[in-house]
Amino acid sequence: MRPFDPRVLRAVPTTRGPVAALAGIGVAQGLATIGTAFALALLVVALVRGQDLLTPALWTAGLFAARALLGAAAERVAAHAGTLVATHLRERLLDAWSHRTADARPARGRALTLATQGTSAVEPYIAKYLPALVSAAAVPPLAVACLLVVDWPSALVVILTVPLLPLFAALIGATTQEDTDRRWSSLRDLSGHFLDVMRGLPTLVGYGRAEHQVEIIGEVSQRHRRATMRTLRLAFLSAAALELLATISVAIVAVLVGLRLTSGSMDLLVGLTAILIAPEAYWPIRRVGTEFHSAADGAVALDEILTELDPAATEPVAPATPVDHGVRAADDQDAPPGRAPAPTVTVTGVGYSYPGTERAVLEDVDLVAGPGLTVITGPSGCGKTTLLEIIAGIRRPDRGAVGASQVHLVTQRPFLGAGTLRANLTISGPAETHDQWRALREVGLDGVVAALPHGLDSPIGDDGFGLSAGQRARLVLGRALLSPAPVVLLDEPTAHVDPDSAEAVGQAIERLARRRTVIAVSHQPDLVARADRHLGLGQPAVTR
Ligand SMILES: Nc1ncnc2c1ncn2[C@@H]1O[C@H](COP(=O)(O)OP(=O)(O)OP(=O)(O)O)[C@@H](O)[C@H]1O
Repeated sequence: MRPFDPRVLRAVPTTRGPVAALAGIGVAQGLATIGTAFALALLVVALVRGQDLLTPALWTAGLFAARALLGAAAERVAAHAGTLVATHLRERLLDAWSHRTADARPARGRALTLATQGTSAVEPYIAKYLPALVSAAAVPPLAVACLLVVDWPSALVVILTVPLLPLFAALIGATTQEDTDRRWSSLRDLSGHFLDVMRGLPTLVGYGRAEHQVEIIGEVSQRHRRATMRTLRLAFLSAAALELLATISVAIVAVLVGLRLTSGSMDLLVGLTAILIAPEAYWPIRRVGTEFHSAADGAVALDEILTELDPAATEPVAPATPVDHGVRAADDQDAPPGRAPAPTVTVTGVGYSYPGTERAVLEDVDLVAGPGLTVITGPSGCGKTTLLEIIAGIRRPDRGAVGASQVHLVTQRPFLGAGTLRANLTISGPAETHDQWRALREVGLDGVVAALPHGLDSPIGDDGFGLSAGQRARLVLGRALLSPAPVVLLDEPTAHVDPDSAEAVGQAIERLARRRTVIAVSHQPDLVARADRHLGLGQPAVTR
């Protein structure tokens, strides 16, 4: 782990202001602390010698107040900077992943950990560790410079002993690195596993295997707990070691000052000032050691996040033939009468294997689809979903070329978030209320929604909770109608719906296909019967 990763300032430029402010406050705090040492020494000497107390007392009180104000300002700026960086990194990650093909994205568990705990773990790194680092860089040199002026033998002791602290901290840090990496990877395992279990919970309950998962999650959690305890033990031990070293060093300064005071070779004011300034050379470095452990996770996470955001490291390799996913003007839907509209999707000689696998899922696939309904059929696992994802630009083919206009993909598990029906309908962009009702009418859902007390503003739960499978299928079709994309890809649009709903969904798809290029993957003979074109994967395309 590097003490400071400057990439964060480049990746999140908004951090520069708060970090510069923190550096400024850190230096001001150092100056105020050293000033307090002088003022306190003057106050004590004035008290001992029966001199005027007012001026040194006012200076002491003023400097303490300034330190308190600077401390509060540092806390506020640090908290603001931490939240700012975590939010920006989260946004940048999601933005980067949304512009990448599925093959170039990290595994789901890793993505989840990075975007949630990872970005949150960066907060203490920015809010606590960085300010400590700035103080450690600024205050000890200031303290040593003052000591050199006030009492050079004390300065010599500090100069000889202070380097031991960062040396010890670095040695302990090197041991912690492996533990932190282990802890971070156990957290990633835990998140990924928990996500998989949550997604598969209905199936696990159905097969009576949910209880078994409790044991597995318990075991993974225990692994994470043990790794956390090991890190905590190291953190306490290293804090104690640094504390001991600093205390012994300050004690040496105090003993030397005490000896000179008793022999009368030193003035009380000089001796007191030296004793009060000496600890200021050690505590900022001790604080770095303490904050290092709470920020270690953040530093590992930051490293992974910044590597993930580095375009040079993660840019997917360009395919042999570029894929065109640009929108063509009006998509030939305004072609002059009598002239057949040009195809809006062309797939030529496409081949694809999943990364890390030998088997070609798709080999030499051709498809030409224009406005109307094209249905793709084929046995399970023959690559229908993969082909839709390639047309949608989510995956890049290894061979061949794809030409497709802007597409709207409805996956087998379309996203329906907790919120209103309106919010779910207009997810691809704002739409007038009358257009939303028209879309609902076309998919045969207007009656159901009109009967709800809040109409379009009725709430639904996560994953469309509160709607039947058929209603969910029709709602996502309504959403496709409202999208401006001229090509709509539907993956098993009638799966999990009863025959009546399948009929309604089939009619809605037929209406949609009158104005768009619709490519649907389906096993339903009813939908195949409605198709203008049919592609049996592995068989030649048939045009009716
Ligand atoms: N992420 C992945 N990594 C590796 N192999 C995968 C991945 N996703 C799918 N596959 C494999 O690719 C093949 C094609 O999968 P795909 O989902 O495209 O099939 P499909 O024809 O849509 O199947 P179904 O009709 O059952 O939905 C399958 O053998 C599948 O196991």
